[in-house]
Amino acid sequence: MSNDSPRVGFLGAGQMAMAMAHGIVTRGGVPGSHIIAADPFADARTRFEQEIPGAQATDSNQKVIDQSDVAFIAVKPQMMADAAKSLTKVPDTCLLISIAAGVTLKRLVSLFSTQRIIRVMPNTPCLVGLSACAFSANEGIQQADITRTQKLLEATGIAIQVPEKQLDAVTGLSGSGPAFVYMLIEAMTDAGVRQGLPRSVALQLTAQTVKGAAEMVLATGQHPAALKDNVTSPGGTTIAGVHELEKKGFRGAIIDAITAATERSRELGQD
Ligand SMILES: NC(=O)C1=CN([C@@H]2O[C@H](COP(=O)(O)OP(=O)(O)OC[C@H]3O[C@@H](n4cnc5c(N)ncnc54)[C@H](O)[C@@H]3O)[C@@H](O)[C@H]2O)C=CC1
Ligand SMILES: O=C(O)[C@@H]1CCC=N1
Repeated sequence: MSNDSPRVGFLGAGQMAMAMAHGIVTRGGVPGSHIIAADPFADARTRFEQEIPGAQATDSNQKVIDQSDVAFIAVKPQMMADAAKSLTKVPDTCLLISIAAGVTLKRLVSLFSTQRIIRVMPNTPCLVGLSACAFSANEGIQQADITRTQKLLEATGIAIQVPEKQLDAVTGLSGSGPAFVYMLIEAMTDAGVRQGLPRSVALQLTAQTVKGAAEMVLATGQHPAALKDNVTSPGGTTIAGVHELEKKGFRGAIIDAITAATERSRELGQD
């Protein structure tokens, strides 16, 4: 690991900060000693230091900003104004990256009084190196900052640059999406148990099926409908299940869920 790697800070040492720091250390070539996080809660600080060996945790947001080349803002959207107020000044040497749902670049610039800001929407699979991140850069930001952000995010999974107006939809789709997939996994597992499978067997088969199906989409580039058709034999088992899902409005329910999550992200941006 190189000592030239950036010093990476986190305002908020909660679930997402820990998951991203874990990826950045284990896959991004940043040593634990280059990571610092601030949190008002002692328990959160202790957990962060335990999970990220070599990292430092403090109760001072300003210390994090002063010591970091890049600082992730990883507080809840409702705590954003408090976090900003706790800072005297964001030095020009620090690139800020917000991961908060809904909080716009315009609001971030006004709260933190710096133009050097990037807004990201990650998701929790960053803990296992499989996050789906999208990000938007503030106007006028240097290409070097975009490249550095992309590299740090890619240590946690994939990272796609999008226009900011698309970030609420990203939040509804891939930010919240893992929760919807976990619900599907839970329901499929319950169905297996209902049909007599031991729960551990049903859960392993379900999770591997979801992982395998996702990998088929990514690896083959085939349309999901074509992949579905390949599973669906004439007069067979799959079409019987597909018919039930269509009758119960499966696709409509998923579209409504992601629409509601997107709209909530837009609302959070107006607080
Ligand atoms: N949980 C998820 O799946 C995702 C969350 N996000 C975003 O990530 C952000 C963090 O979410 P989580 O990690 O789930 O929340 P969390 O509640 O686990 O972590 C937030 C941490 O911020 C600390 N905090 C509160 N006020 C603070 C302040 N003034 N200064 C410094 N730290 C402060 C809290 O003590 C807490 O430890 C949110 O803005 C959320 O919208 C983004 C993508 C996915
Ligand atoms: O539920 C939330 O507000 C956060 C943002 C995306 C996923 N979790």
